[in-house]
Amino acid sequence: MKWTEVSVHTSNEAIEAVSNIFIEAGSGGVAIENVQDFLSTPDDGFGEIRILENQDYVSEGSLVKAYFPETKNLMELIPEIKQRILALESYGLSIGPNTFSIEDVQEENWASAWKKYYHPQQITRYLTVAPQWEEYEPKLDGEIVIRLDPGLAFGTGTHATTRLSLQGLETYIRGGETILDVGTGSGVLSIASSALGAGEIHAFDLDEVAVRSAKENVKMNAYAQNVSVSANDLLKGIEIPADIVVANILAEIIVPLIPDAWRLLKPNGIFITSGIIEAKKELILSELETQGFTILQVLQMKDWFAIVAQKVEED
Ligand SMILES: C[S@@+](CC[C@H](N)C(=O)[O-])C[C@H]1O[C@@H](n2cnc3c(N)ncnc32)[C@H](O)[C@@H]1O
Repeated sequence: MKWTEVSVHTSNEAIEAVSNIFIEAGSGGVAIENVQDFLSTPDDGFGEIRILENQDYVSEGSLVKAYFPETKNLMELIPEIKQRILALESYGLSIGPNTFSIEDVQEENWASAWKKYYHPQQITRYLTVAPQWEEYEPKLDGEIVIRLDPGLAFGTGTHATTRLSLQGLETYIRGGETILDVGTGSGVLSIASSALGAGEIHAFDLDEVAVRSAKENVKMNAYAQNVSVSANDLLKGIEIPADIVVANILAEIIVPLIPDAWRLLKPNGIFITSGIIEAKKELILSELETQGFTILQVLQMKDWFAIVAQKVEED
């Protein structure tokens, strides 16, 4: 099948927002080339942030490459996409050079090129992620292996924002909890929650590609059959009281999620949010506190932050 690749040179802070715009416009998949990540930590930039061939040199920022089936009428979509990217500046995001290029590609060139950089990795003390297609035996006492084939969904487990979420889950899961995973992507956080002993896990994503990927990945991990996956916009309309809500999503999306997380968390429940850049950290902290949350921890990895907050029970 023929696809059209639309590539935009953007700033690193706008990667996720630009990717979301492409996905909402009907892109079948998004890949990111970030030369800085490639040079410093070749194993660390996957998920939506996938490093492909290092052909196009980008001295600053990243190339976000979106793939559209030839059936899409791109000439109508492009002006709208450009307008939405320009509008990101009004949210305080820099959009870098914002230059576009468009070319035709064959599917096999992009859908699997990233796989050669994805190998088993120990992510936390107990959790290791391993691609479904590679043999791997646990090496440490208590090591749990999460088998994944993210396909076109975000979530190989290796991205800093996912690692921070996994650290949070490993710290707060004691066993038997009900967990809501908002923006599940490949399902990695839900599968990890199951592996760590949670009682029941409900995973949600707005994107049908992610819902399908998460369901496949849950099936692939025999211990994770207490994970249910469904399409949903954040926690709208959900009525499941939870011990932990975890969400690794862009800060702009975390803000409207906060009241629903508060509504659904049981007394003393824990809210783990990740995907936060430094410029948005204070905003999220203040929105959480205004809602009534007590901040327990602020975790950092590279340029990313995660916040752990608690719905402390009043005496
Ligand atoms: C950064 S990925 C995180 C994936 C995975 N949880 C991880 O930690 O690696 C964010 C996910 O949130 C989903 N998402 C974005 N907006 C959403 C919304 N309003 N409701 C539900 N999911 C959403 C995206 O489709 C994407 O799969």
